[in-house]
Amino acid sequence: MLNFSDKLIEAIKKKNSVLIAGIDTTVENIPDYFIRKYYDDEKNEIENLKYILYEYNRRIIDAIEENVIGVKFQAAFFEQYSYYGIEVLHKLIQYAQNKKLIVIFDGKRNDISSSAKGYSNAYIGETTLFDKKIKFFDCDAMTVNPYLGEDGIKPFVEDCERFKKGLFVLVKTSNPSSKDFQDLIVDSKYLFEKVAEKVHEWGASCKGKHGYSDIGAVVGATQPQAAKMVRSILPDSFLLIPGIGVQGGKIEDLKYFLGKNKMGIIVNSSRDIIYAYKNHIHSDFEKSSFIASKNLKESINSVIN
Ligand SMILES: O=c1ccn([C@@H]2O[C@H](COP(=O)(O)O)[C@@H](O)[C@H]2O)c(=O)[nH]1
Repeated sequence: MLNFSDKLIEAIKKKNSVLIAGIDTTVENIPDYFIRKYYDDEKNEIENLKYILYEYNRRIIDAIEENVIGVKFQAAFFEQYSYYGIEVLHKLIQYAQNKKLIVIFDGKRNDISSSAKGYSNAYIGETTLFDKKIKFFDCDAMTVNPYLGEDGIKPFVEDCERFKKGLFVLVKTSNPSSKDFQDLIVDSKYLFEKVAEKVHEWGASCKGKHGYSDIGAVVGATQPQAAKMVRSILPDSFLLIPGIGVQGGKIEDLKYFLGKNKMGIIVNSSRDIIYAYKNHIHSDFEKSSFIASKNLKESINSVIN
């Protein structure tokens, strides 16, 4: 079985893309014509939610699959619909896996080690159920929050080693308030640099054949200066980069995020892809998302290749 970092590198080479589509759909942003077509008055709201949320995202995945290496599912957008949303998430994860797309669960999880282990079991590891071990979500990678420190991260790292999975630790996030804590000075360094140093340490034991670690970092596209600093600490970790487009991150700045051999980045775009129809690219939402993802892939490639 391939390490996560090798799986990423092979997918990037095969598709000539570093693009990840963020599946962050809310029902109120699904085009009216789609809702009108599929809303069934004979069924209740929950049944309609489950069908429409699944079907819209499934079609987006079909439309964009040739332009992206994977999909990132943001937990919040499914959890807001309670367990009905989680059921849709589970089905969509399986759908993306069947298409051989890389699946990232973006839940930014963490807790004390016993609870962190539960999260890890669910999304990248396995859960013991009576005399069986079950891989419930079996994603390729997940995002974690480092705030609880090393013992809260270790259960995830151990599962990455055991199951060849990947982790993206929040290092410097894309939002304006990321400076509130991440830019605090600790021992003459930014706190985010200290976190990056830890990511380097945690990732040393899980490297793939290309020399990249399976333990990566989230660095927002809005943070090119921080990216340069993170890169000097983490030359051979993958960076998951959200924040291009709507949040103001610039594609031209992605060159500052590149690692060894001009590799080591994956770039997420959510709203610009899933709601591309709003930009009137095409009257059909699937074609709009296809065109938006193709354009994004090509613009990113023109900067990083
Ligand atoms: O620093 C971070 C970490 C995670 N995110 C997530 O990425 C997407 C971005 O969505 P866009 O619509 O492309 O802005 C979203 O799921 C965030 O929760 C982030 O933006 N920044």
